[in-house]
Amino acid sequence: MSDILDRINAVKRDEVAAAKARLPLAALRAEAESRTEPTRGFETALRAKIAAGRSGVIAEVKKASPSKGVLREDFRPADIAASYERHGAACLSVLTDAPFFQGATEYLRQARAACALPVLRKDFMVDAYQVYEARAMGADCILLIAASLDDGLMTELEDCAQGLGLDVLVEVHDGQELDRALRLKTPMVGINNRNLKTFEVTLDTTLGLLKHVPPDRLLVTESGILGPDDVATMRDARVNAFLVGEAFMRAPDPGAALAELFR
Ligand SMILES: O=P(O)(O)OC[C@@H](O)[C@@H](O)c1c[nH]c2ccccc12
Repeated sequence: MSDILDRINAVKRDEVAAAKARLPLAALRAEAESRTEPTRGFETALRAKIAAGRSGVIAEVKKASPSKGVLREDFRPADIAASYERHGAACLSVLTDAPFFQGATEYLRQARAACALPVLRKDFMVDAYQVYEARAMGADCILLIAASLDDGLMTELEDCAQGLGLDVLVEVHDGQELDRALRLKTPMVGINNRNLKTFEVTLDTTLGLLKHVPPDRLLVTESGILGPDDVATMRDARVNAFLVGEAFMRAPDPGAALAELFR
């Protein structure tokens, strides 16, 4: 139990155990599988922006983070989502993790109901139960963090998600994790510029790994995109998909900040 990811995983396993005691897996699964409306295509939406010559921006709805504390006092997920959509976001990412990011499943529901964009459930997935939760709450995509999952679990969670019609974004931070991520079926690979163990951020993480990502994959650069220079650096390296949170959350109007950053 040394690093932060181990601690987070332990908290998440406790959360899942408590949730299962309230609503057993079989019941949740029935609820998830009874959702008849199709998911909104997450990968498709990202690729459509890129095909139109724009950046594919996954705009994040995040009240706080463990490294920075509260990012935004005036936090209304529906307003934020509507603004993101108006200003050209391809997709949303909504933090549902409460203990570390002050997120909530209700925030995801509110954000998704306020727009037509596909929504990623941003949380720390450690159990298939959470994948069924994601579908039941209306998410269109889940995040799998390679650093906190072994190969067997990562594959199980991916199969579960795809079986429910959810897209999968797999997140890596180094070459070894990337090799493991490339053995999954999902084409969406996120390279997190933030080291989740030290919170250190450098865009060199993406720049160093991108040559190892085959061209048929959809590479998403994640975290630490703060200004126009960062966007230019990524575009010069032919990275066209971005996951951005803090820079938008600190702005008075998050959508206007998106339009400005990706002009
Ligand atoms: O706020 P930033 O630096 O723009 O980063 C957004 C996103 O990449 C970050 O929130 C994130 C990336 N991977 C995660 C995993 C869990 C929680 C959060 C994250």
